[in-house]
Amino acid sequence: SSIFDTILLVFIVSYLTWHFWNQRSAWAPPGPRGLPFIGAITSIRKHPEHAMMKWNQQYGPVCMVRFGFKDILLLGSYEAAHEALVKNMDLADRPSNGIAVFKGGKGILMTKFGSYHQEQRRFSLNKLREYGMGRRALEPTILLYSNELCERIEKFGSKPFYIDMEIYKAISSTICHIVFGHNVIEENEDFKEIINTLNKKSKLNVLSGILAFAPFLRFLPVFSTIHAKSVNFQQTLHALVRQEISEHEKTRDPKEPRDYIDSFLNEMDKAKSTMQDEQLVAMCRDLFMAGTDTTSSTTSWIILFLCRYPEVQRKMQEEADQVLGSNGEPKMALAEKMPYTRAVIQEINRIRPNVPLSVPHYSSKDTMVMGYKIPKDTIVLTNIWGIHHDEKLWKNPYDFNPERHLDSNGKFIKSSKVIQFNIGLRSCLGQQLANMELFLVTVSIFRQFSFSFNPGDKIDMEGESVIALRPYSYRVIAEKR
Ligand code: HEM
Repeated sequence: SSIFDTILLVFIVSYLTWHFWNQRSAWAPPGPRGLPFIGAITSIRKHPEHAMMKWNQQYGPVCMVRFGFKDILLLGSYEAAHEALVKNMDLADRPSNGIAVFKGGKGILMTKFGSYHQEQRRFSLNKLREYGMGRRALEPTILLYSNELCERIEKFGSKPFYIDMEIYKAISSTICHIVFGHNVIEENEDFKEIINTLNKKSKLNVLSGILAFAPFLRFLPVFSTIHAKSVNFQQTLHALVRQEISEHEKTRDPKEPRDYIDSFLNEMDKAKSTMQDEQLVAMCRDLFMAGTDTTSSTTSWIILFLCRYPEVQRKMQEEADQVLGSNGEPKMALAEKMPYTRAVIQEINRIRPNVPLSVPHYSSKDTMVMGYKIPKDTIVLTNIWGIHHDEKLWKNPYDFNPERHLDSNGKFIKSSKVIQFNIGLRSCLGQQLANMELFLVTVSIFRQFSFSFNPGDKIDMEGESVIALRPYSYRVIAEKR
């Protein structure tokens, strides 16, 4: 009978655990709970955004998934994202320690929402504008680095080469130019190493992606190693940034700020309370990190898809030839005349959004979204991937079809439903810069070269999902036009 008692006890305990695990209040959003203690985490494989989209399809656009001991809110339709992020201020916060590289509370990307964040955001946006975004003064800098990129591409002749590293260099050089005033990537071996680390594809990447939106998992064995590596990376990057700042302090003229760091130091002279040393280090880190992988990966996606769809590539090149002539330089002012190119870029942003689950948000108080109660301290993910593949918004969403963004007269239709930068108070700070880079780099390289895959190479069109969704390294052959 003692065996019988034990079996009965195990049964009762399991039942009660299961019962309490699955309890939720009447107003809570529906969603999968998964297994006791670990939640639905085992459903996450190579592409978290695919699993999340399925949940949104099954449970609805406002869906609560349990991960470990915590619930994560998934916003799976444009309406849900709009209501939660544009109309509601209570979900503009960030979870603490979400991504270890950004830990410490300073900077902008992962800072708590409030007056501090808004002051930093306003200042950075102004400075980015001053160094180019709004006034187009950045155009020559982007073109400088895309011309260098073209020179490097030309050197490969007709040999196949991995293009992603070349793109990475060109894009990171631009953001470095704005922040540090010069191209630290080429001039400093340690910075070069940082770029190599960031661009490296590794099997642990998927796990580090999971850690980003479920930070509490960092206490588990494998995750704790990844977390520690990430903290180390932060320390290395901070040390390099500090070196740059101290060089600026020695050489600057307050009347002639040369770059973002000089402007920030000027602001510190005015003794503004939030403009402090450590904040400057963290801001440089955030701008560098946020401005590198995102835009490089999107550019790599453009090249990958245009190799797969050569007829789209040809059409885009014809448009560039027509508008620029045989040797004119690309200019933002010409974008209006290049609807097909803009449609291609918008379609890539739709079909391969670079941050498919956005950067996690956090509820700062109890709030409501579409009639559901969202408790304080809930992690919130915007399912950008799901919205971009929503059949209610897009016909055949898995088809690559730039023409869907053109009207019957061939005019470009800017879509408010392509939200690769997310929407609302925390939406991407660098979107104007990113849009300029994508347009100018794309036009520069495709005007000069036709790209194709290396014959016989196996090509993966799905890529890997870290926090960013990026293509695996692939080889191309660039034929000078
Ligand atoms: C194609 C390129 C890019 C994509 C797809 C992208 C996407 C995103 C996304 C999805 C977010 C999170 C928004 C949210 O949480 O609601 C974000 C935030 C941010 N991005 Fe970008 N980004 C890109 C390029 C850049 C560039 C070039 C910069 C550099 C200046 C940058 C700087 C930032 C910053 C500072 C934030 C944090 C904003 C905040 O928390 O207030 N991004 N980006």
